[in-house]
Amino acid sequence: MNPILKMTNISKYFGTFAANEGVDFDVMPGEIHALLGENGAGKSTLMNVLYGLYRPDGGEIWFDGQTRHFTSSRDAILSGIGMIHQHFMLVPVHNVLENIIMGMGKEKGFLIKEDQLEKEVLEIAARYGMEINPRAMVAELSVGEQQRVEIVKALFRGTKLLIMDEPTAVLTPQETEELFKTLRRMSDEGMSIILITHKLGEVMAVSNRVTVLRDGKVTNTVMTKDSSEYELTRFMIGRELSPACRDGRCCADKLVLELERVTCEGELGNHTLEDVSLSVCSGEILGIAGVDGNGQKELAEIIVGLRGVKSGRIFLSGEEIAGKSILEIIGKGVGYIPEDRHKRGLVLDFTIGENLILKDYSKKPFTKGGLFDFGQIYSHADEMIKKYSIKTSAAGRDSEARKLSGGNQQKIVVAREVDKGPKLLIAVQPTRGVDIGATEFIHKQILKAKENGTAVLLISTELSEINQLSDRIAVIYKGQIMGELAHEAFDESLIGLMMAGLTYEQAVKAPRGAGEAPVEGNRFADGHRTNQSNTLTPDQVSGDLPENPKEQVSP
Ligand SMILES: Nc1ncnc2c1ncn2[C@@H]1O[C@H](COP(=O)(O)OP(=O)(O)OP(=O)(O)O)[C@@H](O)[C@H]1O
Repeated sequence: MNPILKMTNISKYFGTFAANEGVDFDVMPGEIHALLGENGAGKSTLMNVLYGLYRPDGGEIWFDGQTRHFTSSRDAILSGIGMIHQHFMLVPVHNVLENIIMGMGKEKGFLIKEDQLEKEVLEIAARYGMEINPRAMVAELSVGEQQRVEIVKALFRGTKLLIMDEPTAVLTPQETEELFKTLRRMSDEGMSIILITHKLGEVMAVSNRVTVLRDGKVTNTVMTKDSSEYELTRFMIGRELSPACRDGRCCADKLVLELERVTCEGELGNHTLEDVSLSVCSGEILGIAGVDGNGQKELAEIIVGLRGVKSGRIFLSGEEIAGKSILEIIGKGVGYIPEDRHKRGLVLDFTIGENLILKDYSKKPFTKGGLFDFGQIYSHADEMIKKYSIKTSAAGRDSEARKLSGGNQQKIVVAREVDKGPKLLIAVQPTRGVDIGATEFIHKQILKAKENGTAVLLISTELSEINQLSDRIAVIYKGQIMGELAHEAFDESLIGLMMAGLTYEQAVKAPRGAGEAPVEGNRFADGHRTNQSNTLTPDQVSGDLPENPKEQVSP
């Protein structure tokens, strides 16, 4: 069978920007072909070229047996191409029939009676299983009904290829299901449909083939039945999607931190982190639980650039940062509360005021014309001392950091790292050695940062702290992430098993104490379940764990 549409080597530039470049795209008769891509991938541009709204800068369009050079959408419509935009093109003060026949008088003949046209319209609607009332005013119709009018209008015009731009964006799930039924019937009748969408579920549910665009170019065209949402995502964004996104807990545009299979070496050349993948979204706290010394320090250090990565990639808001210097990374909006506040967080001989500007001392307003502006430094210190309830010694803002209590030292670090509203906050043992009041205060600051949109990576050996603050919890053991669970599924003994080296799948099946049943695999509150059925013997749970914990029990 020959395609009904063949677009070859299409390019479209806006100035020097290539919205489409060398795009090949074809559609078969009776095919529902999904055009998939992230925002700005070039889907609408390609369809606007096809529909005669844009002239291509290069390439050829072949439709229904002929090479075409559409100069307007009217040209495209008369050749049998229809397009339904996200915003319908109906006139609300006219009725359905008037809207459908509008502009087609000449083609249909002026003298045809309205009754006859109404009959024709009703026949078309019935043929594709759509209910419409030709005499209803468009203004009174629901969005789903208006979309049906648009479809019938396209069919009435003799459309052979219908382009639908994000048709479900405005529909309820029930209306979406109805629409899909109609599209399937249209396809059964031999009509071709191009479905522009971002929604993978829809692609899988209704299309025969998918073409994926990325940055104006086609990355792949595949048969839907031979592909998967996972594979299409990779084609669409050029890499694997993080687990948080796969589980629908955040969308790609909220992703702040992503680690992709990161391995790093410790001082002795051993792998202190191995194959670590994780992600944190804006407004979310990912807690990393684990017994001290299992790679937590290294995890924080590779993100802020204090330690190199042996393999894998690290992204901050989509930009790769592995290999960049600490100054560059911090400058991109990363706050860092280090594990050892004396070594990395403070200069103990400096005053509170000086410690509060350690990262910004050379910038305005603290430095002007190469000289410190002490007025600004002092007023900033006074403000922070008040805002973060820092108890100074008698010297006030001029107190040396070493003369303050541990809790107040930590408040200086927290104030400096949180106050500017970082994009990402890495908090390592933020309340270690801190009294109960200061702990509560620091927790509040971390939660406030999250509420303001900061992505927080909280690394702590205190399970209660992890439980109290985190939206998701990942467990680290010997430099590997053993699994991840939602806060709603927090279970201390399950996490305890993972901290001892069991993967999540192993831990949920492990017998845990007399009379305690294994946990069913409810990893995420939204019902995401593990289907692994491996069970550990008591020996395996309490006995020595092998070197590579992930290979402990084969599924
Ligand atoms: N008229 C225009 N002038 C300048 N740039 C444009 C124009 N139309 C589109 N672009 C640019 O071309 C790129 C592709 O846009 P296009 O609308 O085709 O993407 P899309 O895949 O349809 O995105 P979305 O899913 O957000 O609708 C974008 O970067 C967009 O800003």
